[in-house]
This record gives sequence, C-alpha cells and structure tokens, in this order.
Amino acid sequence: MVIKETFRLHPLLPLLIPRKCREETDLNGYTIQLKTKVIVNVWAMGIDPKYWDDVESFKLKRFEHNSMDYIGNNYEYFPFGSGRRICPGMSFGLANVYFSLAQLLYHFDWKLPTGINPSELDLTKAAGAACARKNDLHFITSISFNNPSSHVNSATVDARLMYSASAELLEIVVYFFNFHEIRDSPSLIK
Ligand code: HEM
Repeated sequence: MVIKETFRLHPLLPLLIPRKCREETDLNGYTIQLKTKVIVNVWAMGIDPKYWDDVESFKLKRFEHNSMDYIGNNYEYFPFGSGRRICPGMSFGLANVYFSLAQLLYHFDWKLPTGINPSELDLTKAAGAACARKNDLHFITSISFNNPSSHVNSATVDARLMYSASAELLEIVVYFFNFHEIRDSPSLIK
C-alpha cells in the first residue's frame, strides 16, 4: 500500500510515452484530429478529485480494500502505463522496489533529524521527464539487525550485508534516494 500510494502521488514517469490518435474524436468540445499526438498525464490522474478524495494526503487506506493493481486496467491509476506499450520491466522494477525497501527497513532503524516533523517534509519535485526530488531527503539511520539494542561493529555489518547480497543494491538505493546521511558517513556504513 505504501508503494502504491507513493506511485499515485509521485509516478516515476508523470507523462506516458506519446500516443497517436487512430481516429478523430470529440473531447470536451474540442476536435482531436486523426494522428494527433497525445500525452497521457498520469500524475494529474492520480490527483484528480473526481477519482480520489483528499488528493494531496498520503493515505494507505485507499488501497486497502480495492483490487487496484499495476496492470493498467484502472484508468484512474496506472503508474506503469497501459495497453500495448505498458512498461515491460514492471515485474523487475517492482521486485527492485519491494526488495530494496524491505532490506532498508529490515537492516536499519530510521528517524528524521531532530525537530523535523513528517508533515513538514519538502516534497517538491524537480522539473524533468522522470519524477525526482528537487531537494535532498535527509535521514538519521542506525543499524538494526533484529536486535535494535545491539551495537554491531562495521565488520559484522559488512559481512551481513554481503551475506544478504544487498550491499550493491543498498548503494544504488542510497544513490537514488539521496540518503546522504549514509552515503557521506563512512562511520555509519563501510
Ligand atoms: C518502478 C519501476 C518502473 C516504473 C514505475 C516504470 C514505468 C514505466 C512507464 C509509466 C512507462 C510508459 C508506459 C506507457 O506509455 O504506457 C514505461 C515504459 C517502459 N519501461 Fe518502465 N518502469 C519501471 C521500470 C522499468 C524497468 C526495470 C525496465 C527494464 C528493465 C523498464 C523498461 C521500460 C521500457 C523498455 C519501456 C518502453 C515500452 C514501450 O514503449 O513499448 N521499466 N515504464
């Protein structure tokens, strides 16, 4: 539900690959001519009050009791596109998101820097074809490893990360999500 809601508010590709109209259509009083190139705005659909309530809020319950998935059959929600040109890397992409998120949550404890309230996080998007943050996101993290009270040394951390084959993946995620607190602090992770 967290991932679904994240994709609703921040779809990776806010504008889908352009389509060409196969027939002339009338839409809201405008004639869209044959072969007109159209771009579907997935981001705008995800925050359309016609389909979603309280559109700007991050609410997991929206996805709790509905069958909405990623395969492009619900026209108010398709973060991987729809139809013949739907993302062919959907399963691979989703596995990467699930796996890296699960690894990050399992191995680390996360908190926001003191004095920052979750509701005050700056979620401004950068301009561009793909959805990215405008400003970096900063977290304070500590190693968890099932037992939050134990302080493992970095050698143990290394071994555990290698064992779970997640070291490289973690670095990729750290890069994409701009977790500077980890990346720039060799003392936190070696
Ligand atoms: C969470 C990860 C991903 C998201 C949210 C995503 C989203 C999308 C979206 C929205 C489109 C446009 C679909 C349309 O216009 O109907 C697309 C197209 C595409 N994606 Fe992804 N994608 C992801 C991961 C991947 C991965 C991992 C690969 C390859 C390994 C991939 C390969 C492609 C390709 C080749 C297209 C063009 C398909 C075509 O034009 O026929 N994507 N993706």
